[in-house]
Amino acid sequence: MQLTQLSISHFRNLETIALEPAAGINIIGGENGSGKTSILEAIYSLGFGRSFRTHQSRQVVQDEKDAFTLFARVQSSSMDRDDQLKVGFRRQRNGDTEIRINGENERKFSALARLMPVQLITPEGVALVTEGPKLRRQFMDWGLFHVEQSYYPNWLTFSRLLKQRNALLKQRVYDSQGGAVWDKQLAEAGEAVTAARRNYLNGLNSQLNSYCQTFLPQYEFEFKLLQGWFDELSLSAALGEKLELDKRQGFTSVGPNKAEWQIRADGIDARERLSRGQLKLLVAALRLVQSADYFSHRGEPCVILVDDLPAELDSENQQKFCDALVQSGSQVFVTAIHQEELKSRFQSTEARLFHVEHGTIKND
Ligand SMILES: Nc1ncnc2c1ncn2[C@@H]1O[C@H](COP(=O)(O)OP(=O)(O)OP(=O)(O)O)[C@@H](O)[C@H]1O
Repeated sequence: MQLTQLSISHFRNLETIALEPAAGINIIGGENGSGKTSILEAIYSLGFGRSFRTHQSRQVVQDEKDAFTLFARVQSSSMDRDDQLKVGFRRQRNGDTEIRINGENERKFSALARLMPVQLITPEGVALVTEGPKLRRQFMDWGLFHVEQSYYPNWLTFSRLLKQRNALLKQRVYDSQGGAVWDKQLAEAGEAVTAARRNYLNGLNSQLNSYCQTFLPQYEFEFKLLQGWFDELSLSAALGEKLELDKRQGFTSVGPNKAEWQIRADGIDARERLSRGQLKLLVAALRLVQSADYFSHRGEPCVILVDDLPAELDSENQQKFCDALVQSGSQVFVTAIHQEELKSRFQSTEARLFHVEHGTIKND
């Protein structure tokens, strides 16, 4: 998937900009506060329906404006050259959103997300490994949403039944409202979600080591799913075993909702073992591995967004990372204060430069 045209209006400090990105590397340069990251944030929002910096729409809508608008033309390898999808959405300060795909209104964001597989690599992205399990669940769910057709319906069923169960537990009416009747379906959907997650991580495991051979050759990595309940039990049995506890606590304490994964470097939790710069390389490798997996399933690459590439990476690793971006075959958007310096790292590839000044853009 590739963006051939992008228009952004009233998004952060970006008044109205339009750009025609290259199919390969796009370097977005400019001073601090010029609006570079805001461009990445806009592209990310097309793929995720939200910003990666805030959950509050009013922070993203430009000051003194009512709404922002994002629009893109998208080319997919399965389409003719002249045949492009037109996608976009408009969001008001209060969060009200109108989604458009090829001139038609669309109700669900998932329809747009499916057309816009976007990966983000930022210095803060290291939280994927260092922070709580939610981000790691989202990592698996993103990958499966895009590569495994049956996953999303199972995930939706599980999430809906879990919400319902938690409401019954919280209101202390689990028994009187027949909560147990729904547990069977909850367990079935939860087992399906978990089987898909295990399969997915197993598939990524070998690719992870081959990527890490480039970035962190000194370690052997292992990716492990912690499914969210005791491995020896079925989910149904685990729910039964914890039912009294769940009733007392007022929420469900076991299941895929508690799942996460761990990365071990030479048998030790990577968080304990790797330096900050190495963790950053690991997370970049994870994003590239996920992109490569998407490519192998879908026959075309994701869009990759990279904010502040040089931060904390030494010169050799910056070069390795740039080479890996080129090899990914993806359309890449990378921000830099010194864009000529970064351009020299993509020597063998033609990189398109965009220069941002006070929320406006010009092609160099
Ligand atoms: N809702 C808003 N309306 C108008 N301006 C905003 C809004 N939100 C943020 N800004 C401003 O937008 C500017 C652009 O921020 P952005 O993070 O995109 O800059 P950047 O070029 O990536 O900078 P840096 O190199 O420092 O990371 C900032 O000066 C910020 O104060």
